Amino acid sequence: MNRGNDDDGKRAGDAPDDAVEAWAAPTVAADGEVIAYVPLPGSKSLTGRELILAALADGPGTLRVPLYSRDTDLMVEALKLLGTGVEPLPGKNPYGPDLRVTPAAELTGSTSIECGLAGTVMRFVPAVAALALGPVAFDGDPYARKRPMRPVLDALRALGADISDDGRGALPFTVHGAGSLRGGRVEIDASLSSQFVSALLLSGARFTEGVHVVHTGDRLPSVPHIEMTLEALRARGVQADSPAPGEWRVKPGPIGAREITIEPDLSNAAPFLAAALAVGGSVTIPNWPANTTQVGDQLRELLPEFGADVALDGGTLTVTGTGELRGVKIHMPDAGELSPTLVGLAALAALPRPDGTPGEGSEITGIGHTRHHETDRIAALVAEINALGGRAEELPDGIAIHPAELHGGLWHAYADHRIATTGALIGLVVPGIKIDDIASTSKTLPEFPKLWHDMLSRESDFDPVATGTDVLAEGVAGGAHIASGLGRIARGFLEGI
Ligand SMILES: O=C(O)C1=C[C@@H](OP(=O)(O)O)[C@@H](O)[C@H](O)C1
Ligand SMILES: C=C(OP(=O)(O)O)C(=O)O
Repeated sequence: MNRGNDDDGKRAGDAPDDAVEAWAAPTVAADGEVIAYVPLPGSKSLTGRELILAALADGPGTLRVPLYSRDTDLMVEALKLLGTGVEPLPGKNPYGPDLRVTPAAELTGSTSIECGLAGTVMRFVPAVAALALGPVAFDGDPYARKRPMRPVLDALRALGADISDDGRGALPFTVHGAGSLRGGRVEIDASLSSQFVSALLLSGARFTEGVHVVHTGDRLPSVPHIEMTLEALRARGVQADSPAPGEWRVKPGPIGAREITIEPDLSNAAPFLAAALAVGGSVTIPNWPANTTQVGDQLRELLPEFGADVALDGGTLTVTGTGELRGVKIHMPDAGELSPTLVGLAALAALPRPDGTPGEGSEITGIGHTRHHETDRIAALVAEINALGGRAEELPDGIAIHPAELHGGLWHAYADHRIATTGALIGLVVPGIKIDDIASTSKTLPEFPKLWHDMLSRESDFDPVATGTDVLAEGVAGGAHIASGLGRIARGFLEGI
């Protein structure tokens, strides 16, 4: 099996295992628990969309509490290279400044865009480049060249774009922007990624005829992310709808300039909330939106399957667990992004109980498309769990986990932030796990190692009253502002820090 990210089967950027400076995952002792308050930075998916819409808008706009991460930095850089102004605003956000985005009078090409490993950059920006004048070359990390692009490139061609590539239907390619794009009706097979559809919709209002996208495949993953795209467009006054399942329309017209506050990243909440289940105790996340299109909101239904108690009270989400996990049978095509964390919980549910009785098996299915994420997530998770002594099995569209004991060892991240955080989650319970590339979490949450340690730290410097007052004084509703007081109330006996 190919467990790596490079052509030769080695992991991207990998060195021999013994030469890697690995991150020792902290472990909580069997009689310990976690009690923590974890304010999280903004959503990757919302920040990426709002940057694009702000760049295509009819005037300057503002993004409050945007995410700062590798993916969103690459998005900012891409849009700047096309002529967009993106400037930091003064303020006191803990994770980085608000942004003022000034659309280009005319988008300009004759540039090269670096996509890293970001699906949102490689799928969403080519349509923007088609509206620019001049060639725009796209490339990315070695593994990014394996992520599917053909459906979106062919759809853009059908809508009038001139795109040259080497015939593989992947990075690298060049969009020869003509300053405008005809648009109209287009058929696309988006069974490998919802991002193909979002890519066409996000820029669609700026196509001369708008866009009418018809999905032709037999399945469609990550549907809530398409709903997020439609909502973001409608919030800017664009007429965007879904006239039938698998069909979406965006009318041509102006994209309104707005001041948008980015919600915290609810998918990045997953490993933190899961920690309460893994070791017992409770984890609280502030600024949980009452209404959201983020798929991470499904954690409120998914975590109770493993035995969690979940309470959403006045915008604060608390997950409480006992440390004893149930096995699950979950089919989750909408929320593949959450599946690595849930597979990690399933591996913990499969551990023998303290009284020596076997743990419970699990099946997580509907996630075949995650083979096309930052790595083949099904292959990677199965390989890493089995390397620790587990009994995980690849299914055509998911993973089965059978009862087994786990031992410590080196956990490979495959340059995938969510595989890295899954290793950290398992490491809370299984001593001696090291993650080879914890820096891969910078893709969407550069603060992960610090927030993880803070979650487990004994002291508390969180003063909710003072922090809340700061937020109100700044007049900011929601977002990660409240993170100025990192809550760290942990009981129990921490090992490995
Ligand atoms: O549009 C987006 O922001 C995303 C869509 C989903 O992609 P897929 O449809 O490829 O799963 C999701 O998994 C990814 O993390 C972000
Ligand atoms: C699939 C993911 O990322 P991308 O946007 O690169 O597809 C993810 O963050 O889980």
